[in-house]
Amino acid sequence: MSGLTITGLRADHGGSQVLAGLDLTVADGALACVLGPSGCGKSTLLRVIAGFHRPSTGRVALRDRTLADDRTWVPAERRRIGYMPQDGALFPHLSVAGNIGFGLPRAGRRERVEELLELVGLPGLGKRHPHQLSGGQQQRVALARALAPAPELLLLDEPFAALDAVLRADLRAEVAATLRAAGATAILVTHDQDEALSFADVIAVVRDGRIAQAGTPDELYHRPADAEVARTLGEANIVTAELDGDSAATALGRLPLTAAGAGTGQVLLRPRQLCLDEQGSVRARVLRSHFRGHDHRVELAPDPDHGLPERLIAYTDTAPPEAGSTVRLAATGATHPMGGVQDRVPVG
Ligand SMILES: Nc1ncnc2c1ncn2[C@@H]1O[C@H](COP(=O)(O)OP(=O)(O)OP(=O)(O)O)[C@@H](O)[C@H]1O
Repeated sequence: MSGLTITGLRADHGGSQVLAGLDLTVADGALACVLGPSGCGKSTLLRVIAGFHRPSTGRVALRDRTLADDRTWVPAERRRIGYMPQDGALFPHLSVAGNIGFGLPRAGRRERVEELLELVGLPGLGKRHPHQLSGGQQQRVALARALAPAPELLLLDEPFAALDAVLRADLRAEVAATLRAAGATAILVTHDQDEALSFADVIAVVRDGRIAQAGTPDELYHRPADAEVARTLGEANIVTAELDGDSAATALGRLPLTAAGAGTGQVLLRPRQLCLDEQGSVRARVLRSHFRGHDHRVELAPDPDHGLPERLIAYTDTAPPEAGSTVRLAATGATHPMGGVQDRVPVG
């Protein structure tokens, strides 16, 4: 069943168009991530869904209810949509329980608050005030408050942006588990690709006010529609290849294709697919590398006669030779043909 359906959505701010005919479907119970560069319209999209910003045209429907179209505008408070802003925005003068129970009917309120404190992993902290909690705990209270009225859809606008990397990863995993336990449909806005890849059932990449591609994290990472989507999800080497049905001949070797292709085209090689190999067909100079704990990120300049990009990125398990050394490179795994290539370097 379709939880949220958006069709032909256009929205503007002060006369300039931000959303330009956007279509998006999020299945009931799914966790979706909206990903895109700063200013592409992610928050505007959430605000339209929440009912805080009126679109110029298009339709927004939640299950079988139309929330907005040319004739309909359901006000925010009647949408049954929860909204969790970046900073959590807790009421400082209310206790944790007061924050979570705010606006709930008196009957059953205390039980519901207890249930939510349990769900977000803060049992027994109902009497504290927000200033007596850590940043991560405050975000969990904000999540409990957003879930309290059992919304049909929960919108999270960069809810982890203010937290440090470790806390962020932990809380992201907890929130995903909490949302699944609550059976909630949720949309998370982020410009953090790791967040999108680890959190989402479905990722929608926004570009020029529309969805450039939507799909599972695996689809978008390994089978992006074009070079720009590929780069939105992580570092990418885009190389020229001769496509021959189910395989591609590249300067780095012949590789199986994830989708059939023919003629001269461009294919995707993620940095983990490049390896330093004495038998490799490409000579390259190490430009620089750095150790990242789990691997080394290596920038390489291949010999110009291979027709490869000026710079390739490889992630290797073993340390590469020092900058300036010459190595040989090979590629492994399957490669994906890039359709309708518009190889723009992402902004921001
Ligand atoms: N209230 C407003 N008035 C005028 N212009 C606005 C307003 N809010 C947003 N904009 C503009 O609309 C565009 C989209 O903004 P939006 O906040 O939706 O982008 P975003 O993708 O969420 O960005 P970020 O990742 O930086 O939060 C931007 O160009 C922004 O300057």
